[in-house]
Amino acid sequence: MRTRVKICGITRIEDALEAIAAGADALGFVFYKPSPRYISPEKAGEIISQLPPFVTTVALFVNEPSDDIYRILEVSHCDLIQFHGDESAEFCESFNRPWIKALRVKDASSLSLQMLEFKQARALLLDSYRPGVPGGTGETFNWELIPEDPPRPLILAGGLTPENISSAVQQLQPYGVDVSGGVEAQKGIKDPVKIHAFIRGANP
Ligand SMILES: O=C(O)c1ccccc1N[C@@H]1O[C@H](COP(=O)(O)O)[C@@H](O)[C@H]1O
Repeated sequence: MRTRVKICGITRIEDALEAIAAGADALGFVFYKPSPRYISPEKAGEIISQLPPFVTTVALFVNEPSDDIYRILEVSHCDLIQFHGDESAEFCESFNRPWIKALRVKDASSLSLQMLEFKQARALLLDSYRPGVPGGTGETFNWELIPEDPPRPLILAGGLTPENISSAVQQLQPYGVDVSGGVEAQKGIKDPVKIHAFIRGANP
């Protein structure tokens, strides 16, 4: 099966259109103000209104209050939610929208427990753990900690680049992959050459 690709941290229409032209399945918008890739819901909505159909748009939140999540979804019109903080399964399920949950991988036993907690997620996104940083670290984690039989489809993230993506998908065969820093020219600005190389590498 083809590996689905999400390009995260979109802040400009030209980057969104380049990712789609290269074959991206999903685009991520970071609604977490401390991130250098933060985008306002209004600007995300403006970008999303110009996109062709059949591309999934993903709203990324980190411990955002529910009232703000409702408002941001209404303004931006994102299709799917990515919870990237310490949200509970009950909280994630309460928005009546499809959602994925990011799990930051520390060790095998805590990962297995977390996986069982989020059974209603459409997919589980595995990211690197760095204390005090919720995501977008640009660091890989120990892929040997990933269990062979996960309860939900897996999206691999954390430090993926055009250089390591082929070996990652060949080794792990995830449902999907997610990248932010690995396809940037600078924080929040994507590099078209890296985007194309990454997407080619995801389905060698
Ligand atoms: O991109 C960010 O700035 C970000 C901030 C807070 C939480 C998550 C964030 N990004 C997500 O982190 C992973 C890995 O990113 P990278 O490829 O290592 O840069 C990915 O899922 C991003 O969507």
